[in-house]
Amino acid sequence: MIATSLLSKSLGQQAVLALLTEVSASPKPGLVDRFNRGAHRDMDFFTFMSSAAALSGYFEKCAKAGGSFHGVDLRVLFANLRPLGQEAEQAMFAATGGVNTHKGLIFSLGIMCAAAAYCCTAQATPSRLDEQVIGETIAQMTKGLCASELASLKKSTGLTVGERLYKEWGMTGIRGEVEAGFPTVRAYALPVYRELKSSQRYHVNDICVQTLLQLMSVNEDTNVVGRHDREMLTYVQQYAKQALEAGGILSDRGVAMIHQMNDDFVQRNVSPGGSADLLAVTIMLEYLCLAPPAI
Ligand SMILES: CC(C)(COP(=O)(O)OP(=O)(O)OC[C@H]1O[C@@H](n2cnc3c(N)ncnc32)[C@H](O[C@H]2O[C@H](COP(=O)(O)OP(=O)(O)OP(=O)(O)O)[C@@H](O)[C@H]2O)[C@@H]1O)[C@@H](O)C(=O)NCCC(=O)NCCS
Ligand SMILES: Nc1ncnc2[nH]cnc12
Repeated sequence: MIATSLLSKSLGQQAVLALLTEVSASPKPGLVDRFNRGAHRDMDFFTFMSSAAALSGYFEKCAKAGGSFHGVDLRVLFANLRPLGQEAEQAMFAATGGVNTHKGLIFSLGIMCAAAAYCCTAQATPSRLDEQVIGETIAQMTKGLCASELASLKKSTGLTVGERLYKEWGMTGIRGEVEAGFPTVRAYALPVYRELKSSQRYHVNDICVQTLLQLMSVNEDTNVVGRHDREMLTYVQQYAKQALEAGGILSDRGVAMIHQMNDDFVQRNVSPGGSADLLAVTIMLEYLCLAPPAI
């Protein structure tokens, strides 16, 4: 069994690589990429570089927390991560001059690093690390999160986007996704990512963009609804489906459509930031399943 400090370092590095790979994948409609800043006025590719660098120590800390957890109730492990997450949010804002680049991923990938480290070192070590084991661990860590943070919400002012959208539409956003063990990633994104990768025909950039389109076609992205409404979410999902039907990044027509979609999203101020986050989660999960640090 691998030493906890080596394991944490390796998981932390992979989490940062997942962040960097996600933002580098291009073209991404409405999102920051190597070509442009999408529907964002306050950040660009280099803002994401600064943010990723500032977060490297945080992911390692989350992995350490997971690897050294010996309790029975995994919700305690999640509770231990929250102050680390708040500290990381401050580090992100300091590095980006107050811009929210990675708030969603501080949450999602922080939890995943802790869960993976826990699975690698827990007494009941599974014989192999797969998306089901990691998903179930995450679900146990965050059990009751939607009830405790959304359903029982009393305040009606000073709400975060996620809280407001739960009140208005019953959307559970990223909290619902983690509490169910990342079903959108496991059921929709991973199969596409894996199929394209195993064919050995496509560059990692194209695999990521195609996986993003798949995510955009199904994800209940509170980032889209937060700026607009549920009709806009349906619009984004349909547009992504059409781009996939045209072949996505794997065909000339699909590529032209992705560029059109970007122009359209910039004009309409649409950013599928939640799907971008889930792409990074997919990249991380695939790494964990393919090349687990040690088990
Ligand atoms: C629990 C928190 C995540 C609280 O979050 P909040 O109540 O704010 O909830 P949401 O808004 O629902 O989600 C937060 C971010 O999660 C991403 N996200 C949204 N929907 C999904 C989804 N369906 N699947 C996956 N991920 C999702 C999304 O992150 C992306 O958007 C961010 C940019 O957002 P923002 O700047 O607000 O939006 P803009 O429109 O760009 O703003 P303007 O330019 O218009 O001003 C970016 O980060 C993307 O990554 C959501 O933003 C959590 O924050 C929390 O509790 N924090 C405390 C510390 C903590 O516990 N950390 C975790 C430790 S494990
Ligand atoms: N590439 C990206 N552009 C905009 N928001 C994001 N949130 C996470 N990744 C993003």
